[in-house]
Amino acid sequence: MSDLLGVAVLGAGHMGADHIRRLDRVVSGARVAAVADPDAARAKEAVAGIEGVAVHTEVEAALDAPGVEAVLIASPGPAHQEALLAAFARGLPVLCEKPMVPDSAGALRVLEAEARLGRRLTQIGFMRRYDAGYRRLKALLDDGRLGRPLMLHCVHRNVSSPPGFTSAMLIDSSVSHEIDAARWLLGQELTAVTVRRPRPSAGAPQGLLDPQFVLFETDGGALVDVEVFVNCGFGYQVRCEAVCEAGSARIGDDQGMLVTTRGTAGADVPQDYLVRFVDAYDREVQAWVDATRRGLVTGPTVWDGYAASVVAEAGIRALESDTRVAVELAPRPGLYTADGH
Ligand SMILES: NC(=O)c1ccc[n+]([C@@H]2O[C@H](COP(=O)([O-])OP(=O)(O)OC[C@H]3O[C@@H](n4cnc5c(N)ncnc54)[C@H](O)[C@@H]3O)[C@@H](O)[C@H]2O)c1
Ligand SMILES: O[C@H]1[C@H](O)[C@@H](O)[C@H](O)[C@@H](O)[C@H]1O
Repeated sequence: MSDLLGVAVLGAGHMGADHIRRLDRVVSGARVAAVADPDAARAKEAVAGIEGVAVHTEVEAALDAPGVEAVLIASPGPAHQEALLAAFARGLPVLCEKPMVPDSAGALRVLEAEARLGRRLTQIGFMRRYDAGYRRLKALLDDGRLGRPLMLHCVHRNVSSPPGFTSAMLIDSSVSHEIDAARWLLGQELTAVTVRRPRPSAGAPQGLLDPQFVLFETDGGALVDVEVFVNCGFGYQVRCEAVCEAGSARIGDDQGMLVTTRGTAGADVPQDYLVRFVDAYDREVQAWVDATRRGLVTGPTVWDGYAASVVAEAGIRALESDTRVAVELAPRPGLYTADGH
């Protein structure tokens, strides 16, 4: 391996361009070696000022570009399956943005493909596991001081949804974060989903069922509720409160600096995830680079990505049928039993 890990970034949109900046200027030990995006102008803009980057419109050409030793997938969810399988075929380590693969059949194909390789190559981009608040909550729940967790109350609000965002994507794109966070925080699998919703907000695009209230049951007897509201208009807010037998703990209320002037007191509210989770993304990508350079794979696994896809798909069926839908996971391959949670 060369001094700096050569990374091919697939997709140079909002997230891809931010990861390109991060690889170039924030994390140590890596460099952007190639970029693939069917929108060549967007890719060129994302790498402007960075030397030695091969820009391609085809994924395979970027993966085969000189100096590419690892892949960061930041294309839209439906393109991830093909990209993951192409990376596996080349034995390249991967950081794949969430959702790993939105549909469960495709997610199972990826799970089976990596299990067939017999070694893990992939970290899934569930960056909340790298957020300071979530890590403190996880440590507190794990040390047992608060007793058995009974409920998680979660809030996930975006200022506005991007064009083309569907009612199903509130679950498989947005709530996928809470699905992973709940599995990780509790160390439990989610077993059933119910979705209720109020009359859609007047601020939501025509036809979008926004907000939604999603309720998960777990195999440890806990309940997890998520208010997801992706066109709230007023701020990017992500909160999680754990209610346990001997206490509760809540994260996501940090206000930063409180400014009082002329009879009012207030603080800035982040307007998007790139601001709210900047430290988490930085730590996530640094952890991936560090592990990859040592020949290791750490963090959320393909099993976690697969489980999130199955749970989200059950949630979409629950939304569409207005019924409680059970989650059916395939058997967990041995490759993922050691440190899946
Ligand atoms: N972790 C997070 O908090 C977070 C935040 C935002 C987005 N995401 C995820 O990142 C991914 C990208 O989202 P985004 O908001 O950047 O989308 P985007 O639409 O802004 O950008 C996607 C880019 O991928 C390109 N593209 C399309 N098909 C491609 C293909 N087959 N190969 C390579 N590039 C292709 C598009 O031209 C576009 O430039 C999604 O999986 C999304 O869920 C994660
Ligand atoms: O793709 C984005 C991203 O995952 C954000 O973290 C989330 O807040 C949005 O709701 C989702 O659409």
